[in-house]
Amino acid sequence: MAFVKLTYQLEGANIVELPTAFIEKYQRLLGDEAADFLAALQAPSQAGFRSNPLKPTLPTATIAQAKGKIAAVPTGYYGQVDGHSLDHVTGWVYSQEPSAMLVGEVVAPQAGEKVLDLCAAPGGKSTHLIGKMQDQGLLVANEIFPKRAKILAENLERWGANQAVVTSESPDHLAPQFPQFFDRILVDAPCSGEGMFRKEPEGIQYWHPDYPLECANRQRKILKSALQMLKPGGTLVYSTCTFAPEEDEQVIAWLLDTYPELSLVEIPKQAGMDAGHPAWANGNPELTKTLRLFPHHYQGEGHFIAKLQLAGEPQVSKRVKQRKGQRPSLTKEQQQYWEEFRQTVLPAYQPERLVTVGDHLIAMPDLFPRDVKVKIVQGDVELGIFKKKRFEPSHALALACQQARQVEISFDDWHSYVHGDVITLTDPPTNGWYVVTCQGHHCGWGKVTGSNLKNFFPKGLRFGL
Ligand SMILES: C[S@@+](CC[C@H](N)C(=O)[O-])C[C@H]1O[C@@H](n2cnc3c(N)ncnc32)[C@H](O)[C@@H]1O
Repeated sequence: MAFVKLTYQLEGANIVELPTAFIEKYQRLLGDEAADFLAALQAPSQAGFRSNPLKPTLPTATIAQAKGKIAAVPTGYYGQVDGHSLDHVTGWVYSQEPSAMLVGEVVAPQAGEKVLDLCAAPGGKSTHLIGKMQDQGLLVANEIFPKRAKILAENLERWGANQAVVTSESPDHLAPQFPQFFDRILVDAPCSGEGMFRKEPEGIQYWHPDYPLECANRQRKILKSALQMLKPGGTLVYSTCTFAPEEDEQVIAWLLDTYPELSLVEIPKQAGMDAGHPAWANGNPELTKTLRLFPHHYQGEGHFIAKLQLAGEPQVSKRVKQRKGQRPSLTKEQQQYWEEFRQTVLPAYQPERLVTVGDHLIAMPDLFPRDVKVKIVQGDVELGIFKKKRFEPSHALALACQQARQVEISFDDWHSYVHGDVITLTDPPTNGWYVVTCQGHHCGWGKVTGSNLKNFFPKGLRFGL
């Protein structure tokens, strides 16, 4: 089968070619289907977004622009998100390519469980998981690289998650801290990213015939660590955004051979979804329980997903109650400033556990163990900072609280608000802190002084339209 060169234009007008070895490999693996597969890799990429079930209603403005509903994902839509829209800036939507959304559906976490997203940045799957958990229980979202962990924390902050803790550790450092701890673990592994070629053609430049095997070695190491943290009876979901069998079926075949206590759970297939190919690994027929998404069959970029269960009785997560008489680690003064603020501005808000890191007040989910030594990335769990004789709330708190004292501004005033301007109120309430809302979206904090609404939208997030 002969092909004309498959080329992609990079930013700056550079052209990159799909390597001949890549084309020949998939001609060999896919036979007659290869032409359709390679043609799909030349078609435009598929954009999608998910709505945030933690918000009070649907993001109707973004949904109005959608190109359709994604059948297998209750919160999923085809279409682009405007990064400067009210829905996006306030965390009512998350932009995610459609096949990546299947991963959260396969993990299927339940409210109250302990869940680990081990390779979590920038947070597409983490935001999906905490939404499915209805923000109850514990999600540990871990990312090895600190800079990417910060982006992950910002995305979970925008999502309004209360029960997610962002950590930045390598899997082998994390493992001894959480022995047999989690009900569910997701390993959305770093991979050769062949499924991202048409969306991000820059990745093509890193591909060489041995690259998938190099990635597979790293994936096996990560999985070994992940398994140390899984409870008996717990489930592990492994996913990649690559088509390479070395990183997909072959990694799962290795897992099943190495850990006889693991078994595959069938992933139901809907129209356009393929089963994994046993012949691309060791012939184990169980591999058909895994899921493959190819861009010539399913409207998305491509993914591989496997779900495994560890033998043993499933254990119910225990809620760790604060011991009687145990005090949160706040000084009497800090406790007073926080309580004054909470009772005046958001009396319905009751975080599970309060701790301080320096002057910062952090809300910790009860289920997060007290004695672990891991790097926690502030963001989604930060309530605010103690300043001289007062408490100043964080942006994360405005997005995470459901009910608060609020001041509603117009859409035009929202444009001024995200620009950092002081807003003049025509009918100002009494002086003090308010969550600024626009069309019911929590946008951030404002402090009313007379008829002025002082702007506390974070400087780093400000933009002009
Ligand atoms: C496929 S991406 C994760 C995407 C993310 N789950 C999402 O949905 O937004 C894989 C992540 O693994 C991280 N990573 C790279 N090397 C790693 C390693 N050795 N151990 C753990 N994670 C690693 C990368 O930085 C990257 O953020």
